[in-house]
Amino acid sequence: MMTIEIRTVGVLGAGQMGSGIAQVAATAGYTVKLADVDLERATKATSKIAAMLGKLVEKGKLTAEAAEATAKRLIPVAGIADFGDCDLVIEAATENVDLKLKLFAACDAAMKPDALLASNTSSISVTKLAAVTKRPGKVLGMHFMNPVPLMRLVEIVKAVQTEPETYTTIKEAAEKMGKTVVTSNDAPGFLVNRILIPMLCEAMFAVQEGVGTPEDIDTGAKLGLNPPMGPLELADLIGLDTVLAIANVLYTDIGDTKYRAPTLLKNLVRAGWVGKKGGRGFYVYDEKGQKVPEGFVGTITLNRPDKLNALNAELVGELHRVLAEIRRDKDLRALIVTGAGDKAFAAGADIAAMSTMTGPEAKAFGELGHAVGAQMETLAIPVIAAVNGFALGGGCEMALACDFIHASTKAKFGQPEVNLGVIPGFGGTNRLARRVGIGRARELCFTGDVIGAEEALRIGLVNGIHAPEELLGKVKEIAAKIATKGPLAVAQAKRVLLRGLDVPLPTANELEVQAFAALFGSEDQREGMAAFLGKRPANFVGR
Ligand SMILES: CCCCCCCC/C=C\C/C=C/C(=O)SCCNC(=O)CCNC(=O)[C@H](O)C(C)(C)COP(=O)(O)OP(=O)(O)OC[C@H]1O[C@@H](n2cnc3c(N)ncnc32)[C@H](O)[C@@H]1OP(=O)(O)O
Repeated sequence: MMTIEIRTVGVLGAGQMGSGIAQVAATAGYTVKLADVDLERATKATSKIAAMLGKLVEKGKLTAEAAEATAKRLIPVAGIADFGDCDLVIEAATENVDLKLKLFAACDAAMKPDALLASNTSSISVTKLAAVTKRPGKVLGMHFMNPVPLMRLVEIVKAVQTEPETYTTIKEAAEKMGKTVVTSNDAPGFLVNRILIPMLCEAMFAVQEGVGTPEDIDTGAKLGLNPPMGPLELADLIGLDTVLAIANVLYTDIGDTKYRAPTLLKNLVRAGWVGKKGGRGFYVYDEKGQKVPEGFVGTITLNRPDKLNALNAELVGELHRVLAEIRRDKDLRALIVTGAGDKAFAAGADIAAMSTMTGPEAKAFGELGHAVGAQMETLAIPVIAAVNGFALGGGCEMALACDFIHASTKAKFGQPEVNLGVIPGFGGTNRLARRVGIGRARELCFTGDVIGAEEALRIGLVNGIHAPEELLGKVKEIAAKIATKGPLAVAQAKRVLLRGLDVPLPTANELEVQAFAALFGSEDQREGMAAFLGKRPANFVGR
């Protein structure tokens, strides 16, 4: 029997797997036609692949010429009807048997008679897929691993009907794409998922039965067994809906209860918590897919909106108590301070309360304010001010005691105490000078001028400004990002940056080198560096 020479490859499905397959096929020199539900999605995916190739050029892993030539070989197409001249079509649609059967029949009708048809299915019977086509001998499974450009394996699955020439041609094509091939007969889960899915489910049963936390299970597996990621992290990456679908295939087709899916997995999928792609599974993920340690970001809201969150002794005393509690909380990794309502962060110390104060009372009030500022500055975790409106007088000073400030576009800052015949009493003079420079601090303190967000950004008082409705979300994103870093390292960076401000540079540098050295030998230092070298995200524990 004649074997076809593969020159043009069609890829059906421009999601993560399909895009990865298209990338490796084009890199191997094949002309690739990429299709999805419409041309727009296919075009978007091709641009993404081109961007990915650009990154490889930046990293020196691909020459600019090779990247350009590869990108040129990638052609987005409107749909299956464009696969007429393809020598091989690889279907990489959602893992749904009815959908794949429909797509297989449609591909079969559109393709030339001698072309080969493969499915990237991870669990569905390839024999069943082959049976809906008029070319069953030219069908097989070509199961790539995720992420396709990085993972070396392709599992080739022989359907009962697959002809030997089909197998040989596809094996050669996979090898040309830089992959190592293992061969499986068509049995539930094939080779890889037959082993993997029960292992992932076992980790989930352990969570379900309260044997250990997801973090401990993943850390135990990683450090004890040496895979690059823990089973629950991996399940989140694969997609819990996919894991459940494969577990169900194994259970139904093999009929052994050892393959049943844990109730916990079913419930997470029912809740829509399908893992990384959905933002939540066993872990929580931010928009960039970075793991966000849950419960690690705290928020303090100054809650006296009818008085624009003006700071009276009661509110400042409460702050002092809450910050002392936060200091004892070993789980928190970042803290956000913001104001209730849409008008103010804090419009200053409470003028009504201050109006009758004697000198000693004002001193005690100022000292309480300074104690709160010192608490915020010396917390081991970063404190971020989300300034949503007026931050005047004591309000501006409170924001300055935070590690940095982000503000809404309608925020207003100022030290207007001179209008009241007093001066800032909670660090407004000195912290402001350190933040924006002595000249600007003098002008603000002497004139009592109130400045808008743009000006605050220009002079470096705030790090970023955002639309009012986006402010808190943006600040939470920043806090969540910090929460994924090594907590010991962040704490040392905060300490050194603060202390270094008040000592000569050589002493500051000495502080830095001591802190740098002190981090070596910590679990986090070992984990961070091992994660980099292992090309995986780090999982820091703060020890
Ligand atoms: C961890 C921090 C601890 C800090 C502890 C501080 C101790 C340090 C001691 C001293 C240093 C600090 C000194 C100061 O902060 S002095 C105060 C500086 N601030 C101001 O001067 C601003 C005063 N407010 C205004 O100018 C305006 O309210 C405005 C421009 C901000 C907004 O104007 P508008 O939109 O017209 O709103 P209202 O004026 O109607 O305000 C609504 C409501 O809120 C009351 N209010 C506003 N600010 C204060 C305030 N600072 N103290 C008390 N009450 C305030 C205002 O009176 C209104 O109340 P209502 O009439 O009963 O409705």
